[in-house]
Amino acid sequence: MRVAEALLQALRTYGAGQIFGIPGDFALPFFKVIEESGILPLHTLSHEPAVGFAADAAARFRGSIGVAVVTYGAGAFNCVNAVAGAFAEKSPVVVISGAPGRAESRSGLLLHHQGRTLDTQFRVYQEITCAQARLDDPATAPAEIARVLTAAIDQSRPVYIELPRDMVAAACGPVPPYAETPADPEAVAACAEEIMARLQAASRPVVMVDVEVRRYGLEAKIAELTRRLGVPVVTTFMGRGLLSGTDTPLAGTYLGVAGDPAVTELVEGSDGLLLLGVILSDTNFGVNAGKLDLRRTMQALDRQVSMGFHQYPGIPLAALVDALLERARPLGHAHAAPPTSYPRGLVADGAPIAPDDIARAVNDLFDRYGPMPIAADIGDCLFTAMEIDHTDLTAPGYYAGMGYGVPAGIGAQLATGRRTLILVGDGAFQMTGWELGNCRRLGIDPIVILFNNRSWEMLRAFQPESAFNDLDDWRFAEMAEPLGGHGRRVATRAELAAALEEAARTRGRFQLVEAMIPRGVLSATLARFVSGVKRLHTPGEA
Ligand SMILES: Cc1ncc(Cc2csc(CCOP(=O)(O)OP(=O)(O)O)c2C)c(N)n1
Ligand SMILES: [Mg+2]
Repeated sequence: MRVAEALLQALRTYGAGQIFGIPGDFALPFFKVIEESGILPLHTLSHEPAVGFAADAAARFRGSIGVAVVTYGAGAFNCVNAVAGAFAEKSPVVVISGAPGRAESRSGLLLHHQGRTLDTQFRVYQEITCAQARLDDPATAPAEIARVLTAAIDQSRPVYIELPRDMVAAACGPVPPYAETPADPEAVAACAEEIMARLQAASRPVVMVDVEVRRYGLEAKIAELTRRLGVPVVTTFMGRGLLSGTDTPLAGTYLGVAGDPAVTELVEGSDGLLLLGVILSDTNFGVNAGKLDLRRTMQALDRQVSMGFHQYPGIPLAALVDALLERARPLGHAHAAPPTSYPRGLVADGAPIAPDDIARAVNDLFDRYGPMPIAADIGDCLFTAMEIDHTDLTAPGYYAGMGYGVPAGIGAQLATGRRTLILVGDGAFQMTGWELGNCRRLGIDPIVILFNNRSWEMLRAFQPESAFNDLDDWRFAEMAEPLGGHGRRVATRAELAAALEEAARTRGRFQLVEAMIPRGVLSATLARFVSGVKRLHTPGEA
């Protein structure tokens, strides 16, 4: 077997479903094997940030590794921001970069695409991945591939593999299969016993879930666990969309002062808060009203559990959840909060469109056609999504990098086969929206709602005096046809409802609904978030 085939076979057996990529001369031999072997389907896009975002979304929606293959230097450095976001949000993207072969590396010449030294790229990726390998020896390549792919799965973080172009056809053995890193059963049992004791002693226990729950495929088990315990469940901002496929009565999403007061009170009033797979980020907790003492919570993240002032290392979340399920009994005094209901029944009249009208229109659409998976960019479109019914959602809720939405929606539909709804602002669309031009060739037809307020509105909300937040009106809908899709520009709620209905009924081409929103008009959630941040971060105000 050649190194390239061994790598591709391993990617598939370790869980990858497809490859996203853009070739270059250092990667052409590997792309040739990808295409001719057919071991994994190859989807090329137009700019490497999108390759990274699409692989990230595929990983999140499939609950497994996503794969981005790029050329050395110009391609791999283009992908850095997407991989940094995947590292921050614990998305297991496998980045594979072509690289110079041994002879050319020793030519004494500076090679094209070489940033500084031939090791610069490897060192950059060491900062934003949890494991790395350079496959420059066929004898060690299988073990190195197994080591790195195992790290991606166990740590749910991106990894980096550098494949010199003269190694693609080198003969090597098969890659060893995935072997789970064992946990100490006694440590897991002791940890679960202590958590159960704390939950039983609490008068108001609550469970909060976030990204690791999806990354390790634990949603169904956690739904069962919380049902057995009879405790209310909330998601974090980043964890929005989790458990949507289960019948767990979610109490809602915790957004501190920016969210539903009943959910905020439930969380901040809890004396037994269990955080499962929760990233302690400012976007998840930055706007808490100051009553939440994270030191008093029980936190299971990154294969360790922290409670009070002590920790249990080496506790995989999956093992902990199984141990808790074995011990779960109804807690009795816990009170389950009523599930949140979301706004519906858009008044389809001549009024201008506000972001919350879009949430209402989407909820109405889901009632008629069933829920769709959502890929959202950062911007008010993501805050608006907090008012959309629970459904599978991927968004850069913590890393907050723009440009994610459209490529992620493309990756999501290719990874799941389900038509995806993409929510994106005009600023973010200017960055990567053009990837829609690949939909026809890729055979997908997402529905895109473009929040066009001709503005970097989130920035204006914090700094209204700055004119640089004004953007021009690019008339995006008119560009849809040449890109292979269908576009409609809408300015009233009636036009919005009609355009979404037409988009839902039209298959085979992407549908771009350009919703014109007056500058300065925010979703209620973003407005609360901005006022909350301002209040909490203004000296003397908190
Ligand atoms: C890659 C990157 N560069 C800059 C920024 C900083 C930023 C955060 S929000 C924002 C404005 C987004 O404008 P858009 O029109 O998309 O959405 P909306 O606010 O609803 O009008 C910017 C520029 C981030 N987060 N990522
Ligand atoms: Mg905007």
